[in-house]
Amino acid sequence: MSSPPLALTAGDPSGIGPEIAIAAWFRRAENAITPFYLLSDPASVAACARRLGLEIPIIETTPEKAAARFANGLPVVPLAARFVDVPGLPDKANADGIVEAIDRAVTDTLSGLASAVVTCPIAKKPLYDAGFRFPGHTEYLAYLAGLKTGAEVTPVMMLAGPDLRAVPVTIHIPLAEVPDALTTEAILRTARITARDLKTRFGIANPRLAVSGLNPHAGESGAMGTEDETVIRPAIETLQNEGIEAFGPLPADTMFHARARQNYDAAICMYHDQALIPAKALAFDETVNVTLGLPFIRTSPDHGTAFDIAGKGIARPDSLIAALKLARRLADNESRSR
Ligand SMILES: NC(=O)C1=CN([C@@H]2O[C@H](COP(=O)(O)OP(=O)(O)OC[C@H]3O[C@@H](n4cnc5c(N)ncnc54)[C@H](O)[C@@H]3O)[C@@H](O)[C@H]2O)C=CC1
Ligand SMILES: NCC(=O)COP(=O)(O)O
Repeated sequence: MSSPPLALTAGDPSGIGPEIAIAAWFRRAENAITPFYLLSDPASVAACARRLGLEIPIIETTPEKAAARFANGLPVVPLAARFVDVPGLPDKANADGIVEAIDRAVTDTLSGLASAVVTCPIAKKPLYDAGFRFPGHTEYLAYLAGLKTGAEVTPVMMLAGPDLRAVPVTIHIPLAEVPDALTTEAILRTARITARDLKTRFGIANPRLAVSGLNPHAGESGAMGTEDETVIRPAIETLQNEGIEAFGPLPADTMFHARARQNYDAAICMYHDQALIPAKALAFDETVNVTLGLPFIRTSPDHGTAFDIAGKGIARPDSLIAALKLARRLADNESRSR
């Protein structure tokens, strides 16, 4: 029996989400993309295609029927909300629909109607203006997972590219708050979830984790900061005692070059930009944002809403295509490992 389709959320309709979703559908055969359906306002998807001069059949459907219709058109599962979509101009009036798409993708995936959640990018600020109280998808998906399963869920962000997997321990917080938020326990939680999901979802039997320092030169033996020795090293020792192949703390400036990357399967980094800068610098078009630690698979392109180019027909769908393909692979691996 074939697997259920992937549930793709609308993201911010004023960004490049709709056009990269359409482009991914057009390139489905050459990229061996398995069926997905877009949770959106069908009129807004059709308007996006018209603006770009693209002839695409938009098929309003249900998650149950989406896979069978995928060959003939882009399956769109309609939201209750309607979008106001002016390319490049985010509108907080769209917040309800943006969030509804995420909620429904999670519900569909947890109930088995979809294999995984793939999200198009959201801009955080218009959602905050509308009252959304989560820093981003990552934290909101963990909240939804907790609500729906009753379990405590710690989400872990991983940027997974062809040559680097990078995981920030602290995620969407101001840089000034990083040292206080960085605890031995937080590093342990993140590294344990990463090691587990690398095994069960990525199929890596003995994952090797390179752990970065926080300070220049990993603190230079305490002369340039103490967290590397007092917070990070104890976490690495505990991980090693648990049988996890972790090493560090490594100076962050020398752990991402090509030879260094041969030594590990994932880099555990201390803050958002320490992880995301090397990931996006190495492979902006192919890297995928994956949320580990959830009771379902979630992937996303590594980029944002790109309001500066929305509606111009120049947005590259590569990262979304990589996200759709990785979601399929991770979902298949996970069902095999059960
Ligand atoms: N997964 C998500 O929902 C993410 C959302 N964001 C949000 O996106 C908004 C904009 O963030 P920015 O920092 O400007 O990052 P961005 O990734 O949207 O754009 C950065 C630059 O890359 C270009 N770019 C991005 N994606 C592209 C693509 N597919 N093809 C061609 N060029 C592309 C843009 O035109 C822009 O010049 C923010 O509100 C941020 O919160 C950012 C990252 C991920
Ligand atoms: N910089 C990554 C990003 O903002 C994506 O976050 P999320 O919305 O996937 O949590």
